[in-house]
Amino acid sequence: MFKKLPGDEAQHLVSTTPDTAVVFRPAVLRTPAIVTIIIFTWRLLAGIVRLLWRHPIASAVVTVPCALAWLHGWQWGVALIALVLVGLTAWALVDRPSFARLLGWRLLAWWRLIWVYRRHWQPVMLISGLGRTLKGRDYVPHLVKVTCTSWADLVTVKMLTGQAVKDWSDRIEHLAHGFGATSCRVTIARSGRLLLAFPRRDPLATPLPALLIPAVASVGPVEIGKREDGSPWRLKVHGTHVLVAGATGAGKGSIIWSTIRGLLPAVRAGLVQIWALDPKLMELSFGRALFDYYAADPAACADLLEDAVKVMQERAGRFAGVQRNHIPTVEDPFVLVVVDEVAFLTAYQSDKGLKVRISAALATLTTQGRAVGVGVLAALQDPRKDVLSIRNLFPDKIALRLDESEQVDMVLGDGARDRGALADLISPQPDLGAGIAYARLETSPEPMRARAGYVSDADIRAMVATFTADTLPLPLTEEVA
Ligand SMILES: Nc1ncnc2c1ncn2[C@@H]1O[C@H](COP(=O)(O)OP(=O)(O)OP(=O)(O)O)[C@@H](O)[C@H]1O
Repeated sequence: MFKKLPGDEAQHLVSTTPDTAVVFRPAVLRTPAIVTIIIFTWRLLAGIVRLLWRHPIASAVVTVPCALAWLHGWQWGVALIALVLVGLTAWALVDRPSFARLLGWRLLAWWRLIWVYRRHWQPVMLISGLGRTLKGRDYVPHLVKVTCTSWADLVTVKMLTGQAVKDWSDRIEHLAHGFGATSCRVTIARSGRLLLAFPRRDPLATPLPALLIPAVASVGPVEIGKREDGSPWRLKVHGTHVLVAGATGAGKGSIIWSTIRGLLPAVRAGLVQIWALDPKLMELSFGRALFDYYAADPAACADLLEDAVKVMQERAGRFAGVQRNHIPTVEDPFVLVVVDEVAFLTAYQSDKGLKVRISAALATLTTQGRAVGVGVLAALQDPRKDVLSIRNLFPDKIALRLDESEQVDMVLGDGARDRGALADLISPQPDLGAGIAYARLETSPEPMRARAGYVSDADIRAMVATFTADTLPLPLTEEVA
């Protein structure tokens, strides 16, 4: 401040070329020392007040032991710290969930904010291209806050003015590796703000056994597995159509069988009928006795689908002008048409006549069936458009492990992979990756990661034995598992 600024040297510059740019000397204002002292004191006080206001607990943690040590001797300060540490350890040992909820995750979030995100923020933003250096000044997006859950860090970010969500979703790999995570998912928090999820560990890394058959007959949503955040994965089947795509061995069977398993009490109560199409003659034949209608060869599959269309049209005629939504009853149960490997019936079908009949029936069911209680749950391996031209007619889509990154958007819709649905990176090892899926539901554009429970052959056998032993419908509240 009291030093002569380098700008003063401008007066000594001598130029011999006539077109030299004009050199301006910045004006130097000599500030009285008292003004500088007042400004610095004001900034210090404002900083202390802001610190106390924003971080009262952290401030107390430092100031209280220091004050105690100052007033009564250092032994008192150390004793207080030891007492608090012992108390916190006891709390964590006795009631871990409440400790984690109220303190543990906050402490971890604070540590991760300082050690991981703030420390690497500027380089990661600039190198990934999300920040800019203009005229020697760095403009980087604002790191608003970090919160921790049991499996991920959730980082709230204020985008730079003029940035788009796509700028961020195009750089999820830079962000993930820059902050030491395996992946990053981008969601919109509100206008101009994003929520970035960086998983710290994979809560879906261990296979999930088949879930208990529900005690109560319900048409759904059916609990079929676990979501990444630990909450149950409930799949809606009534009032929608679901497409499940996955490479061979990705675990399509676990989604189909978990859904059937969850619906069994409702099947026994007469509220649901399952019509199964099994062109591969492998997956569904095992539990044939559970289905109201079963077809395997293509001609029988075409008949089944056309019968489902007839049910749909008959109901549409009856419901017209009376009710707009279907309520499952014993007279008008929800009909779930389950198709394993739908491409066998469409793209790979050599009989042109059958192919046309099947495609027409599937298109009719998926466009008009849901309002009258006919739903389709279809699985397929190859999601290319020419393999299943009607894939956009399924409101809800699930992508298990896929072979190529382009297939992710084919199944889940445009931009799903950029938002973090990395279905092509799911492990091909069955114990690590089978049954793991990204689901994109009609109600939410954000892909959700989850793992379906694995329904083994023994489980299917037990389901068949239990549900075929007694043909009487179960009362709605009877315990069956
Ligand atoms: N949810 C799951 N959790 C753990 N392992 C699973 C799960 N689902 C399937 N697996 C394992 O992966 C193997 C293949 O599963 P599945 O047959 O269901 O795959 P798929 O996608 O139907 O394959 P395909 O198209 O060849 O029939 C199973 O034998 C099992 O070992």
